[in-house]
Amino acid sequence: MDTKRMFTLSQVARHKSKQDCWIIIHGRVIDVTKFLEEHPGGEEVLIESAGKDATKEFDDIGHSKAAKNFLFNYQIGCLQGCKIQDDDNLFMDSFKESIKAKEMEAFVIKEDPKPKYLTFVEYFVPLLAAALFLYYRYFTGALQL
Ligand code: HEM
Repeated sequence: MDTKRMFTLSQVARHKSKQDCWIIIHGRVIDVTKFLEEHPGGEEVLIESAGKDATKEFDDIGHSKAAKNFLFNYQIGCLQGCKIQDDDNLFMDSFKESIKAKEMEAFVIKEDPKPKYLTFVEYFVPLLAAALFLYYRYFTGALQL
C-alpha cells in the first residue's frame, strides 16, 4: 500500500459510497471499504463520514490504541498539504510522553514516609523490653531458689 500517495480533498470526496468509501483521519487517507462490515462501531458512522475528514469524530469516540494502529492497515495515502505526525505512528507523541514520564520517575527520589530512627525504635525497644523481662525473671527466679 502506497502511504506516500497524495490526494486532494476533492479527490477523496469522490469516494463516498458503501462500495468505495474513503475517509481522512489526521491527514491520512484511509480506504475503509473493506473495513465497513468489520467496524465495531457499525458501518453507518463510517459511511456518514465518507469522503470527508473524520478526525474529530474519530478522536471524540476515544478509540483504543489498537483501533488507532489498526487504521494504518487501510491507509492508502495522505491529504495534500497535511503534515503527518511521525512516519508510522500518529500516536507516537503520547507514546514518547509516557516513556519520558517513566524515565523521570526513575530520577525522583521518593522520600520514605517514616524516619529511619523510627524503624530502629520499632524493633529495638520491644527487643530490649523482652531482654529486660527475661533478665528480671531469671534473677528473681534464681533468688527464690
Ligand atoms: C479507519 C478508521 C477507524 C477504525 C480503524 C476504527 C476502529 C474501531 C475499533 C477497533 C473499535 C472498537 C473499540 C476500540 O477498540 O476503540 C471502534 C469502535 C467505534 N468506532 Fe471506530 N474506527 C474507525 C473510524 C471511526 C469513525 C470515523 C467513527 C465515527 C464517525 C467511529 C466510531 C466508532 C464508534 C461509535 C465505536 C463504538 C464505540 C463503543 O462502542 O464504545 N469509528 N472503532
